[in-house]
Amino acid sequence: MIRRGREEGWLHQPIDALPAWAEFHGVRFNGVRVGPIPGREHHGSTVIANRDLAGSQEDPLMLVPKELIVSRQNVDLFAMSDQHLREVLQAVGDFGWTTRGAVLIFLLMQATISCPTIKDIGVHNPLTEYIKFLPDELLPTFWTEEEQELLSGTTLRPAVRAKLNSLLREFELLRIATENITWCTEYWWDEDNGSLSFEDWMRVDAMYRSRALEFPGVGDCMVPCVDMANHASGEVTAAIYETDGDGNGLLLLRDGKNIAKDGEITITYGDDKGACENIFSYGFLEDTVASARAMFLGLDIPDDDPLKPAKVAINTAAPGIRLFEKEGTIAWESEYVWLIAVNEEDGLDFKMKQTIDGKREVQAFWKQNELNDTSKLRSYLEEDPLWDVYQLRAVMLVHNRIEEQLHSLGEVGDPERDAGIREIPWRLARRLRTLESDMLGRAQSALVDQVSTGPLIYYSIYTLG
Ligand SMILES: C[S@@+](CC[C@H](N)C(=O)[O-])C[C@H]1O[C@@H](n2cnc3c(N)ncnc32)[C@H](O)[C@@H]1O
Repeated sequence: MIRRGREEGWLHQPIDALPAWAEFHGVRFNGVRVGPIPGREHHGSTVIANRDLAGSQEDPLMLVPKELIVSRQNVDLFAMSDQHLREVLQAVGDFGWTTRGAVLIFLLMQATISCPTIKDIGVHNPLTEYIKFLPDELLPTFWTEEEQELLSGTTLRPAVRAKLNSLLREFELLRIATENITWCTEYWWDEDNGSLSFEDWMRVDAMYRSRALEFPGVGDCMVPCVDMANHASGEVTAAIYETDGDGNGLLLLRDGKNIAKDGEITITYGDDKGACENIFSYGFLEDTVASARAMFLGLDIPDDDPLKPAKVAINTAAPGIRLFEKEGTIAWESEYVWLIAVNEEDGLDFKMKQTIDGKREVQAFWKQNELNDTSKLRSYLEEDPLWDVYQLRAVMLVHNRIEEQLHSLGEVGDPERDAGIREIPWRLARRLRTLESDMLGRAQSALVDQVSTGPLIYYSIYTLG
């Protein structure tokens, strides 16, 4: 439906029409406009200074009335006067109470309202027009199978797979929950004339993922016009966003920042985000990025671990290791690795507990201390006389996992570019491969230093041989 709407024009508005939309709906611009920067059209539209702007003297560059913010609360408000939106939100149950569920369904409803073959469904509102200004982002979920292959060995490959699987699950949930609502049966799911496909769900996900910002007091949301600001990290970031006392969205020039006429007003989408996350959520990498910055390596409990099922049952941690830049070197963190590093003979124990409603539940213990949260395990181990041994085991697990990742990256090497591969996926995949190999190599050296210079050396002689 959405692709058709873009092609046929009923779901597309040129960005030149934005000022009229903004004025009509009470958005105030102060010394800025929205559009592409000549020579940088591939960055899409952005916020541009209409005159010289001086950081400490400017009023807000944009003020967006709170009613226009696409947040969970506002979707609930829209649903009060839109019976069709309400029906879908109620049908999907808990998912409709999450910000993501509510916003994605709201976006889908706006496309449905605009579709000329769908009659008398939903209530037209200012945002029905706004989504027509949003471009299609080439996020990796839209890369072809061949393009995704270029990511083999990078942390983005499993992330894209997992995302596509979770999008499929969500779409299936939406279908099952709404297929018996009369208008949904007819307009969305009918085998011959139904308009909705999985691609629509992918598209509303991409809209939200690439434009959501966390606003103080509102949470994750899309703020029209502010979401036209492109990203720049570090000192280059020109503006910040926040809400005023009434909950309206504001774009403010940073203190002391001067932007010359026709200069770009950027915000940051998060300076700490790694290269993988940037490509995943926004489909680009800043030219200045020189490090993968943060990586998440998934970790499995070995199949020969007799406690594997119990460990899986009680785990509350992210199942992997996070590598990140810290003071010029690479550090790692993982709550999960400690669960793999210890076993029954060390003091890890599991018991079955009967709950009041008659169900059976696994309970974990570390030497008599109940482990109801995996994150506590590390602090128990730190107090243990064998802490250095556990630490060494954990470091070895991390080391081996990094080696495995480097091996998979190396196996693919520098792939050939086939004719069907588009320029953007090709460039991004190559950069990511280089950035992640560099970071893994540096992490490996940091770990070797840790083992060979720290107190771990004594134990390493025994454990590693
Ligand atoms: C929140 S939107 C910003 C507005 C967007 N450019 C538009 O035309 O609507 C985020 C998207 O803008 C683009 N973008 C933002 N910052 C960029 C940058 N520094 N370089 C290239 N593209 C950028 C990416 O496509 C990203 O997914």
